Amino acid sequence: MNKKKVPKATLQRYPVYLKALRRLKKYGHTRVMSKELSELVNIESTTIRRDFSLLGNLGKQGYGYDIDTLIDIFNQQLGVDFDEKIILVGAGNLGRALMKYNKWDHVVGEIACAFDINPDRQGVRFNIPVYSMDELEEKIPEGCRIAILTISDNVQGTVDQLIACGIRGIVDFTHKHVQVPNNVSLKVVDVVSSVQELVFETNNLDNKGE
Ligand SMILES: NC(=O)c1ccc[n+]([C@@H]2O[C@H](COP(=O)([O-])OP(=O)(O)OC[C@H]3O[C@@H](n4cnc5c(N)ncnc54)[C@H](O)[C@@H]3O)[C@@H](O)[C@H]2O)c1
Repeated sequence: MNKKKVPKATLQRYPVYLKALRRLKKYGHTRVMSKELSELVNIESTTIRRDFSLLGNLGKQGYGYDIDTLIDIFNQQLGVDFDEKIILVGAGNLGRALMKYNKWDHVVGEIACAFDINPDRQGVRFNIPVYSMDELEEKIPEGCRIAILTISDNVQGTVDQLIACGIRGIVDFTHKHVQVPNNVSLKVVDVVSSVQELVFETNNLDNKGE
């Protein structure tokens, strides 16, 4: 299906619909009425029906909407792949907190498996298999592009290893400076710098109030 021209306000509701639909699918639902969806997303059912009617004749009286069909359409409309198979490297304190959270499946994908050098950290944690780093090449999911890095040692060596296994995007929590080639993206997440920035910003706000 081609992308349709839809109003901006409608477009902004698509991710909200998609998230709810994916959740419904996950819990075994195959169809949904606009009224049920309305309760889930807190949007009027008349608005939902109008939004959906822009995408074609999708609903059936008394049956509602087919969830798989809607998910396909919204995925196409948004042009995003919500099924990323993400890997996590370093199943320590931070890594395990992220594995426990793992709610990305309604939005971008999910942590499919993790890796750690420490045998004590391997096994299944929060329903996610944690493998040894020696198994990286063998266990990395097919087509996996994104890795979350929560390790404490040999960061550059591990990044190089991940890239050699096809990783193209890294969310880096380690506080180390690492080099990546041009065809790999690195997003650094650093709570400490964020706090520092906030301290600076709040100081400025305080000064403005004087
Ligand atoms: N970005 C932030 O805001 C932020 C906040 C806290 C911690 N950190 C950083 O996150 C990292 C993890 O912190 P933590 O508290 O979870 O540490 P942790 O020691 O609890 O966990 C690190 C885990 O990584 C494993 N590991 C170490 N080197 C590895 C490698 N080369 N390959 C595979 N596994 C490896 C260890 O066995 C361990 O299980 C550290 O680098 C820490 O400095 C960042």
